[in-house]
Amino acid sequence: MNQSKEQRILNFVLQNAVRGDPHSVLDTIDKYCSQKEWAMNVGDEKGKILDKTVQEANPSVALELGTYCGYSAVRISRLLKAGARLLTVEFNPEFAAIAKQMIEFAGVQDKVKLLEGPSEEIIPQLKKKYEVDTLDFVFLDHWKDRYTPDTILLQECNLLRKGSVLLADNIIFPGAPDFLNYVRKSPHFQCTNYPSHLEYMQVEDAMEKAVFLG
Ligand SMILES: CNc1ncnc2c1ncn2[C@@H]1O[C@H](/C=C/CNC(=O)c2cc(-c3ccc(F)cc3)cc(O)c2O)[C@@H](O)[C@H]1O
Ligand SMILES: [Mg+2]
Repeated sequence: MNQSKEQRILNFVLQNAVRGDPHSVLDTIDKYCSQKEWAMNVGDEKGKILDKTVQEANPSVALELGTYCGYSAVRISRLLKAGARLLTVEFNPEFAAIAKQMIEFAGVQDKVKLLEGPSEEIIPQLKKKYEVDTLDFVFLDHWKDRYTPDTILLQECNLLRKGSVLLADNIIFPGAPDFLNYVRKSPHFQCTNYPSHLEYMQVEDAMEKAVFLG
């Protein structure tokens, strides 16, 4: 049975990156995906916007929807202060297994908890099962048509507090038009757009930050 692209990305990291060095893991994934096989990691250009937003928010508890290979889980968790944690949600078992190995190789496993399952099932469990009070930061990078329902679900589950920061990938490409509409029209969010480019391509893309106003 031949390997998946995601397995090839992980193998390239295991063979070429420095164990315990998150930066080298990110660089190695970016090198592979820009030179060998494109993959839907947030990438370095949008990754720098993610970095700044995380540093500004300085979250104690962060949530990521759509782990995929773990690139942004490594990217986010490398910036977290001592004692802070990232919960990352992934429902594809093959991707979850790849991401788990990627996170461990990068040495950030103590800061990251990978929750395997669909976001719509996991979000309602965050308070009781995962001892979350409220979320300081949420990175949305899963199916684009799920950004809005999951944002509504986060509010319904009382997981957002005044100042909680949502950051959404792919606002232009593939696009998340209903999410953009929803947060920009809502009186409960203060929105900021960050123009950028699609990972590893010269195609326009953007990220949207939506700060919950309570
Ligand atoms: C719905 N609830 C869910 N709960 C848990 N995990 C979920 C999930 N939905 C999706 N996932 C997982 O998130 C990941 C999905 C991400 C979807 N992302 C995209 O489609 C995407 C797609 C592109 C893209 C861009 C250009 C192009 F030509 C083709 C694709 C670029 C991106 O940056 C993207 O993020 C997978 O690992 C999937 O298994
Ligand atoms: Mg994306």
